[in-house]
Amino acid sequence: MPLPLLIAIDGPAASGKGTLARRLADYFHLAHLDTGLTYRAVAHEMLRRGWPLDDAEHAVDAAGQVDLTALDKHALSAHAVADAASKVAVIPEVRRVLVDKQRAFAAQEGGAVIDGRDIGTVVCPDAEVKLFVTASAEVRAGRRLRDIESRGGHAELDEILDDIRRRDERDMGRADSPLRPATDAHLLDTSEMSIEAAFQAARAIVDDALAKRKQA
Ligand SMILES: Nc1ncnc2c1ncn2[C@@H]1O[C@H](COP(=O)(O)OP(=O)(O)OP(=O)(O)O)[C@@H](O)[C@H]1O
Ligand SMILES: Nc1ccn([C@@H]2O[C@H](COP(=O)(O)O)[C@@H](O)[C@H]2O)c(=O)n1
Repeated sequence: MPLPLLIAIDGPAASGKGTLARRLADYFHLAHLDTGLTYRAVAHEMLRRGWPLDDAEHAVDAAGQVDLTALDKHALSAHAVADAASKVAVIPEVRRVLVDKQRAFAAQEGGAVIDGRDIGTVVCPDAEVKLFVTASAEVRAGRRLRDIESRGGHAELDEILDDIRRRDERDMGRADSPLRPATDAHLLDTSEMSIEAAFQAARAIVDDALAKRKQA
């Protein structure tokens, strides 16, 4: 029987939060939701239809159509979709529709690991464990480049770095639900950490929370 445990993970693009979320979900037998995919799904639909990314009415309609059980990570992985996602994500009405769906996922029996930009601050402010995963923009750009090259693609490091910085600015600077650590989040800077080291550090934080639960 999975533990009824809610873990919120936030952080900037390519910080490794998704990798960590998947590892934790697997280890603690929890469901996992990558909320970035929900914004990407809205952006993908807007691009497909040729609608301007600041068209709030159509964006809200597209958000209403998002089905959490049918998010196709591969189909939503394009660079242009990620950039467009950060533009539709500034529309408050879009956020409201998606946050409702994300909260319904979080409320499932057995608990969940949810990653994104506003999980610990807005979507699940009562999560038992909150992690804020960071790494320097240079390290993140290097990781993203290796990602692309491992799939046979080609990209320029400078362009990826510019893109990451632009997206960071947009995500941290928007008025509604900006990217920032919750006051009770554990900060995890993975710049100098391997994936395994980051996982072990996060696991120790969750184990600690579970031990405190037993003492209470
Ligand atoms: N600690 C780490 N050390 C080295 N590489 C890592 C580490 N964590 C993640 N990675 C790699 O960095 C890349 C980006 O990681 P991941 O997709 O988990 O980031 P993310 O924060 O979820 O990104 P996004 O916001 O774009 O969804 C992946 O190729 C992943 O394997
Ligand atoms: N909770 C979230 C999750 C994502 N976003 C926006 O979507 C963009 C794409 O997210 P990825 O995690 O897939 O890179 C991201 O840049 C954010 O603008 C969000 O606002 N809130």
